[in-house]
Amino acid sequence: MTTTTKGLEGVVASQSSISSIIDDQLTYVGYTIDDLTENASFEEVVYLLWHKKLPNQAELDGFKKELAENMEVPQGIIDHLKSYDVTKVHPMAALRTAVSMLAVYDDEADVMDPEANKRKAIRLQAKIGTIVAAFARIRKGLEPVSPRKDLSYAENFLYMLNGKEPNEIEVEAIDKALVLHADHELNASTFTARVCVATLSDVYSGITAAIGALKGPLHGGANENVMKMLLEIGEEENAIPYVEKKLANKEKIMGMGHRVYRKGDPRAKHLKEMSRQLTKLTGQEKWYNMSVKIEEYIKEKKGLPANVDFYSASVYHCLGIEHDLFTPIFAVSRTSGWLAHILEQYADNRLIRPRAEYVGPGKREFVPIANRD
Ligand SMILES: CC(=O)SCCNC(=O)CCNC(=O)[C@H](O)C(C)(C)COP(=O)(O)OP(=O)(O)OC[C@H]1O[C@@H](n2cnc3c(N)ncnc32)[C@H](O)[C@@H]1OP(=O)(O)O
Ligand SMILES: O=C([O-])CC(=O)C(=O)O
Repeated sequence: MTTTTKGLEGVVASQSSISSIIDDQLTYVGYTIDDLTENASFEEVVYLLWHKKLPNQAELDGFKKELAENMEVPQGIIDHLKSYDVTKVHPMAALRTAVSMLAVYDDEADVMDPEANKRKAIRLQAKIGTIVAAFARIRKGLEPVSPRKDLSYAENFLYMLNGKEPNEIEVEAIDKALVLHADHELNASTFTARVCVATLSDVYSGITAAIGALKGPLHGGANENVMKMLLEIGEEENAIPYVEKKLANKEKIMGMGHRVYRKGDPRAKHLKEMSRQLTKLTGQEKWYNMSVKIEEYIKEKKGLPANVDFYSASVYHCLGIEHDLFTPIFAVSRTSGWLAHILEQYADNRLIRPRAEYVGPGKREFVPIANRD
């Protein structure tokens, strides 16, 4: 058998025409992340990922209308979220369960034709933000807020989360963050989604599996841990001694390093600038200053760049978002990429089933239980 590559590093496991990372440049269907972040809304980007073209105005209006009409979440799911001991449940666990439950309320859940799968993609993308916002309110003892048909995806999310219309700065920040997190080639959660649906399992199973993979701290879960680290550091002057100690203990610095990027993650600079502006605006410059110190130190000592999770932490913190909602917000955005990959996988499917190199004991004689040590 051929040699194994730990963590599949460098292995090209699939073809895709959704996003690409070449020479540390990220593009969605050919458009650079820089262009899209500066110029496109999240809805335009979702349309791009699913249709492989940017929408014209009529197409965008129609797409936004479809999303807005599908945002309500079945009452049974809201009631289920209300039944938890919310002090013990992480929002990613609640989200994973609620997305799995959506299948139970969808008559087309197991219908495998391409048009039905596109309809499910719309329904899922529309509802995922509503679920995150609903759980955030329920655990505070508040009633969920119904989505509004006249608001954009980012506006609606913040409106449902906070129960009041967001201001322009908040909307712009969340919309950009959603654009930046939407897709990223064959990252761990997207690969998980593709492996799942390549068995011809349903869209809901694929997204549920992907949420599970995103939750881990080596992947999407890093953003919550970055904020935890910044809070532990507390003040700017503690930043370097803190990371020195972590490195001496062979611990990882959350939000730093990447499997693919060597020089830098092209999304990080946008989040860094957003963090600079938002921390200044809210009088919380210390989080930005501390982050810059850590970034520069890790770059110099370990040659590792900041990834997308590093500056998103201080951005969301300045928007007043609870820290354990950072990864669910990542999931809300990445659902668009997962769905694009799921549809691409169905369109030209083959079961994904690699091999393992066996390194266990050689052939052994069976010993009856009475004779075992
Ligand atoms: C959206 C995303 O998923 S972006 C990634 C989010 N995850 C994080 O921020 C968690 C922190 N980062 C990491 O754990 C890693 O850099 C990963 C998981 C992103 C990439 O992992 P891999 O490509 O497998 O790199 P691996 O973990 O093998 O690290 C290679 C070397 O760099 C070191 N290293 C990598 N990341 C870090 C880090 N964040 N802090 C300190 N050292 C690190 C490792 O200790 C290892 O050193 P060694 O060769 O001396 O043993
Ligand atoms: O690509 C990866 O390995 C992780 C990542 O940055 C992402 O999923 O956005």
